[in-house]
Amino acid sequence: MLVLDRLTYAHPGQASPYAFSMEAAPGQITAISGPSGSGKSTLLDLVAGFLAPTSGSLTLDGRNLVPLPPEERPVSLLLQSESLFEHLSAERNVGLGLPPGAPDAAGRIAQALAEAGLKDIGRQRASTLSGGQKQRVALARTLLRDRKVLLLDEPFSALDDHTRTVIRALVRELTERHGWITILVSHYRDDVEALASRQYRIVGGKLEMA
Ligand SMILES: Nc1ncnc2c1ncn2[C@@H]1O[C@H](COP(=O)(O)OP(=O)(O)OP(=O)(O)O)[C@@H](O)[C@H]1O
Repeated sequence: MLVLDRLTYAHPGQASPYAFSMEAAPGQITAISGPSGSGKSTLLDLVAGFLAPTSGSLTLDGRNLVPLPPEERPVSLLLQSESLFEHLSAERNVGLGLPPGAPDAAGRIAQALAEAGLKDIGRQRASTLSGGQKQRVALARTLLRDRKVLLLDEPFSALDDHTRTVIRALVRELTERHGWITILVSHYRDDVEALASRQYRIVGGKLEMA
């Protein structure tokens, strides 16, 4: 379980701080909604470790994550338009999910590509891939990193309707199969309805069950 308990933060000049409390379970997608500027990205940044809370707690299965820098947190982040290295092949981009010198890198990359539905395009440059394929590459890289928590910030908004449905299904399948704790920030009602087991909304700087 990922548990936030009155995790508190104020941006410079912000009068009333955010105080986030929520729970997110493994194998499930937990959605966060709220109007523009309500603090959704701030919440993800606190979980990822890009912002340090002033008080409150953030634990994963009872382990305190607050002292850990972002690179040591068991957290992956997937954004709207994925930050792939465009000049590298799909498989090299996926391989960035492994530490240098990891055993059986080629086999593990091939397996991750297959699981993300990219078996035949491993050699293709990222710049030649469609938006949906790029999100699959990003998911394959996430698979190799094998971190427990997956943060999704508007991950489907650059995709056409059909691709969006397919990638959504893939995210749900991977979340369930790998027991990821997936947190989804999306403006799209459709995404939330299709995916979320639990929904929260940010109201007045706090999370409410939606
Ligand atoms: N570095 C910063 N310094 C000061 N204020 C900030 C900073 N980052 C964000 N804010 C403010 O904090 C509030 C919440 O921003 P945040 O990006 O978390 O909202 P959001 O819900 O993700 O919005 P959107 O849906 O538009 O992405 C906004 O009012 C924003 O202007």
